[in-house]
Amino acid sequence: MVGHQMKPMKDQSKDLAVRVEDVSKTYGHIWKPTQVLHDITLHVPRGIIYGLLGPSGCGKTTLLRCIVGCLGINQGEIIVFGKCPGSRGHDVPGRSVGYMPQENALYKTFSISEMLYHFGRLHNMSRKDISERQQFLVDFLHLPSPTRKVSQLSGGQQRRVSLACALLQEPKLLILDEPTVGVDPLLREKIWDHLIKISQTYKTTIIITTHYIEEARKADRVGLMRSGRILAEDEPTNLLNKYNKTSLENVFLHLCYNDQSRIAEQSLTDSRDTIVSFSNPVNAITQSVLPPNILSSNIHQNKPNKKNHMFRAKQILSDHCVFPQIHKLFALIVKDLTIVKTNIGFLFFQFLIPVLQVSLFCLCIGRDPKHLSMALYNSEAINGYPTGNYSLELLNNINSEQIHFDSFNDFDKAIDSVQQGNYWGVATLQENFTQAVKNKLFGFQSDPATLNASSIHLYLDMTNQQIAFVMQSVILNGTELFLKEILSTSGIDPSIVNPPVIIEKPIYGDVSPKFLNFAAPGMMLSIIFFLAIGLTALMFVVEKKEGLLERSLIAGVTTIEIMFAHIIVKFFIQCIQVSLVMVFVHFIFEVEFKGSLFLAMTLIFLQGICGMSYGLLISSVCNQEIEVMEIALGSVFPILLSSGILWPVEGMPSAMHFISRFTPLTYAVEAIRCIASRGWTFAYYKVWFGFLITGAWTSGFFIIAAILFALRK
Ligand SMILES: Nc1ncnc2c1ncn2[C@@H]1O[C@H](COP(=O)(O)OP(=O)(O)OP(=O)(O)O)[C@@H](O)[C@H]1O
Repeated sequence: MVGHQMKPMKDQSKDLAVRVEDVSKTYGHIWKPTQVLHDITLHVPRGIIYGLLGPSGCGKTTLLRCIVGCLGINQGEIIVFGKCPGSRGHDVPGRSVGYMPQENALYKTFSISEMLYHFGRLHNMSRKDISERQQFLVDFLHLPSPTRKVSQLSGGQQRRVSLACALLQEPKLLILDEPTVGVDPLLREKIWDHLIKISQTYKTTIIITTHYIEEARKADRVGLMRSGRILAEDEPTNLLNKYNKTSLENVFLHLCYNDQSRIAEQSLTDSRDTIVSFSNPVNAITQSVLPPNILSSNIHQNKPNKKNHMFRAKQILSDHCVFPQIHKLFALIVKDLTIVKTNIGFLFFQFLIPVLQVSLFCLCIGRDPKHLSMALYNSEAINGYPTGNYSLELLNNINSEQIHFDSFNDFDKAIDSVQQGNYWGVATLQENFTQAVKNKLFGFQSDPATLNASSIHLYLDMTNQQIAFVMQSVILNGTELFLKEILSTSGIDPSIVNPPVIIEKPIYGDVSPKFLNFAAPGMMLSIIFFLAIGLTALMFVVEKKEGLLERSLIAGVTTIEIMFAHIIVKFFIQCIQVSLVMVFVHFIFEVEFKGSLFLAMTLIFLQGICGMSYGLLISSVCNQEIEVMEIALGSVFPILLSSGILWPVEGMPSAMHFISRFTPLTYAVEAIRCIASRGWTFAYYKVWFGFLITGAWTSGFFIIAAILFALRK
């Protein structure tokens, strides 16, 4: 391999901007790896233009992303300006590197100026410096007015804005992935002239990939890549002379032919070796079954690579133990606010959605069913009240707003109408109802016939538990009132019909508790929690997909800084959301809050932060919006149902009751209920424990997400 032949002496390596030694990179899982880079070795001296050439899919972008510290490597070593990229205190990733990815990686709703200011602030440039550089770059790259939105630019113009972002801070190392695609030939010429000028004047090191092999003649050095390997690395003229060709295109073709023959020869030798090594079955199976790329990756994985593992572990630690830097936080906050500003409609939507959800919940859930239709077969009325009209008195005591009776003269027809689904049940009263009631109450008769005739008989459709329960309790209440009325008109103390239970003034709550008071506080928590998940996870995944997250990370931002900025911006949005939700639930729908509103709102707010951390965790494992949606939506019902928001956890089977403790909402729901209905404060265990568990879930999600972000590099 060329790189090996050119291994620099120790003193030379100080002059190298980038040193890549025996680097291998594998994508995919450990059980299904795909090796993309094979023992790559390349050396880029300071202040030169290095052209990395090769066909699509040969691994150029992967190599560049490894050099800027955005991707971890499986084997070998990468040194940029004397240090491993990503090591503590190093400016790569950071201000020292300007990276232009293959995709444009621009915020589409931003103007050119907003885009440049964002990167300028990330690199801690002063407003004046950014303005001056903007002026120069707009002229130099023939950009339209800086106030133009990125979304209104052509593809070529967007690429030039992307190049301007990479050039902005005048970095020591410029890494440009196909910067001249779709650029006018004259401008391409001008860009190359500028690159040559900055490499010579400011000793800027430039690594550039391009599809136009011939334009790489202007590079000081080129590396020709194929299938994840470097075929040759030298100055363009040396390569032309060495292979006696007139163009780099032909040199590359020649090297590809040689490489092809070498691979064919290699596989022939391998198959001979397979026959020879039949005496060693393990070796034979390993070499013949596994494809060459996996084989070679396994070989590398078997090599001891302690240094690399140690470095990765250190890198993860150093990345996430760094205190957020103010200028980066500021840049990210301004960026997030600009996104909000450019999409004001969406901001209103964010305020409207929780209000709408909570209002619908309060309107639709927890109220008693009304206007229930029942059939009535009142034999006493049909027969002209032969014994009086107690039946009429009884019916008058049944709440007519809740139950509406339709009279039937035929019992069978009444039953049939229930069977047809027209009524929720039939109430029947016998012909001698009044007399039987009198005999029971005043004659103290308790024979079965008297008891039967003095009762209202109900034949109910019990398929709807809530409606059946309401019908029974309304009729029971009406009957009790009716009896008390008769007794008091006869001078008897009506309390004689009370059951022998006296419910004293409740210690907490009301004599007739409302379901809404039980469910609404938990619902407020869950609405804010789930909204935060969706918005955070989607934002991160969209940024990841469009290359914006990677670009920010290469500009030296850490995931912690991105998350902090997100939380700070969302803090204000969430404060408004929580306040609106509280106004609607407490003041408009009159859900009871006996304790501190501030404490309840703080807990809801913290649940929002917990939702954001969970969203961050989802985005650390997802690459597509659809995956986010599936996980976020898939989490809603399990969390909602198992956390006791809609039904007490005490009603669950014991195994489920145990599992329910492990949702991020369960203890918080318990705590907010204690605040709302019992008026408890932090002095009570259940309240502070709810806050504590919310904090623990938030930190847990956050830490796991940060580790996954780092590991998935
Ligand atoms: N995240 C990934 N997971 C799995 N495979 C990947 C991933 N990214 C790239 N690859 C694969 O790695 C190989 C090298 O891709 P890479 O983007 O580095 O090539 P490239 O030389 O830059 O190509 P192009 O010029 O078309 O961008 C390709 O086969 C690609 O399919």
